[in-house]
Amino acid sequence: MAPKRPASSTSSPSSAKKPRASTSSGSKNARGDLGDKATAAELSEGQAPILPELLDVMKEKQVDPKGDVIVYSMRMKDLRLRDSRGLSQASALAQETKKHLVVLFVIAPGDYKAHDRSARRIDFVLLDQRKEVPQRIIKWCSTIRASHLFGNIEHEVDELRRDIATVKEGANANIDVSFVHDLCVVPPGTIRTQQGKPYSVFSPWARNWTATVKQNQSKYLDESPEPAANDESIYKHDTCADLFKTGEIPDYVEGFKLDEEDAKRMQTMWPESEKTAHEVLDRFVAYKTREHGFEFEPMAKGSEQASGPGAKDSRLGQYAENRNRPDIDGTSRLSPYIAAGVISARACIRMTLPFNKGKLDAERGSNIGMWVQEISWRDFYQDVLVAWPRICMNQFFLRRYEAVKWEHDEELFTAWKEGRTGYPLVDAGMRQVKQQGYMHNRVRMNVASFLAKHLMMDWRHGERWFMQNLIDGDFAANNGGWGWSSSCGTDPQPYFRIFNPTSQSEKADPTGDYIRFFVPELKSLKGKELYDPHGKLSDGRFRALKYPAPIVEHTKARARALARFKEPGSAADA
Ligand SMILES: Cc1cc2nc3c(=O)[nH]c(=O)nc-3n(C[C@H](O)[C@H](O)[C@H](O)COP(=O)(O)OP(=O)(O)OC[C@H]3O[C@@H](n4cnc5c(N)ncnc54)[C@H](O)[C@@H]3O)c2cc1C
Repeated sequence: MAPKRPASSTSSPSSAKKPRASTSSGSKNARGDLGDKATAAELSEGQAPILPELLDVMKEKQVDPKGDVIVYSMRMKDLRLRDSRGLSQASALAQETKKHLVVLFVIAPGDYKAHDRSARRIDFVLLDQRKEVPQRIIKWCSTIRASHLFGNIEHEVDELRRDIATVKEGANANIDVSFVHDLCVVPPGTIRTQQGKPYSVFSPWARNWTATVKQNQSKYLDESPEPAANDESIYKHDTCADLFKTGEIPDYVEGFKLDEEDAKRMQTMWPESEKTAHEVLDRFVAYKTREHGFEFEPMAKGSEQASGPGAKDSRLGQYAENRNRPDIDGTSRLSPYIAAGVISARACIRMTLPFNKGKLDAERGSNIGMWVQEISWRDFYQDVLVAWPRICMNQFFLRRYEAVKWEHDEELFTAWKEGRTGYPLVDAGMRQVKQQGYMHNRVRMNVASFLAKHLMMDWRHGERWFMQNLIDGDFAANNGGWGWSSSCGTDPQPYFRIFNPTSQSEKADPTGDYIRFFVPELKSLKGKELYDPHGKLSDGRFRALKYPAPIVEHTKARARALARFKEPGSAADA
């Protein structure tokens, strides 16, 4: 899951008895393998973190800015006006110095391509354009006579390098460039072990994160003031006035146009705007769970008000019980809004404070605490990305599994992508992502595990497919989720725990509504027949469904995965 663990799986055989030290030197366990521990070499390998370099360049820059405009650079991850640290600082300075505030949004198709990892080999032309971004931004800032440029920090390697270059370019042009922490509740790099090292295991990290936020709740959770409006004189300002005449927003970015039907479906399913994001949050907090939640867009009518916000009969009040059930709307469905920064993670956590006398509850024992902890997973994966930038470069976190013998069969991969594997839960999930750009967390874990362990396909193919199809695609969360499910990432599911897609469907979708909705071929089936149609139906009845037979047999696939993961790089071919 990425990391949402059902109560029963929090203590895996290896984690229950002994703590999983993050500094293991690579000693073998009773099975004769390294289990899920990262070795000292895996923890120390790779490039040094780049974020400190950005922070240093900002500290060392020398500028005496003369311009009379402040620019705020809004990124793909912070599309909002409320509660943005960078925008707030930019606005405060504009008010204090009586300058105008202008928001800049750069459309950079090259960046988007690189992000969804569909273009590992970006052609030289695109690369050149990407490299030019800092110069072009600063040139534009000079044209409008900016004194300062603000933005929120993004943690991917290319983005950090871009921002380092922008600070330097800015200094050359006498523009003061500042990027500030905003994306996470606690800035990456803050939560460190007593030895000052990053954590690669979630539980101790989460304890430290909770204590850190509790110690200084106001610093981490308070809302940033909203930006103030410019005064009327901006319409007459010699460099800013023209901005109001030319501001046409394109309908789509070249190379990323959705077909009409898909665009319409996405707009209905996930209405945009900050107001909507806050309403989705309110509904999660103050409304009851609907049955068949998967077929409703988050804002659809049909849910009843709970007895009060955060009450026991609200979705939030039942989160711990319902969060692993894709057949009901037990989770918030806020991920598209959080991933695009339409609402801040801080705001989501802040909303829970009144239900715990104004204090943070991040304990797994309560519904609210469990939800807050899920949000903290997002911080964890950003922290991991900052500490080990190599994961951004297409590398495994657990390097030893790069040597696993992976298969690549285009036909099987296509069956997985199209939801034709013959395993109903996997197929329902893959069809959900095609239709809705979203998939329930438990199902994400299952389809990811199926690709990596049942099909033995390099998980990075699935990671890329997710980024190309998810509306909430976020590099760190997605990479973390794939790392967990494939057993190749930070704090992963131990490789020897392999989901059985049939028993998983029974647990995750006890009503069968989720499968029947997304796999209509099976809509007449109930009980065991629904979860295992090939195994439980007669040949004739199965053929009549026109549903595929399983593309791999579970027991054999499981044995093959165990053999290959146990001795990565060996000729094991069970
Ligand atoms: C293979 C795989 C890929 C994933 N890819 C993404 C992705 O690209 N983008 C993404 O936002 N999440 C991803 N997740 C995490 C998780 O599945 C989604 O965040 C969740 O399903 C969103 O639904 P929700 O908003 O109803 O979640 P809720 O349960 O209501 O959680 C609230 C918020 O907490 C955050 N969150 C919850 N769980 C996680 C997690 N495990 N890791 C990081 N953040 C989390 C999300 O922002 C989410 O919106 C992935 C998980 C897996 C297993």
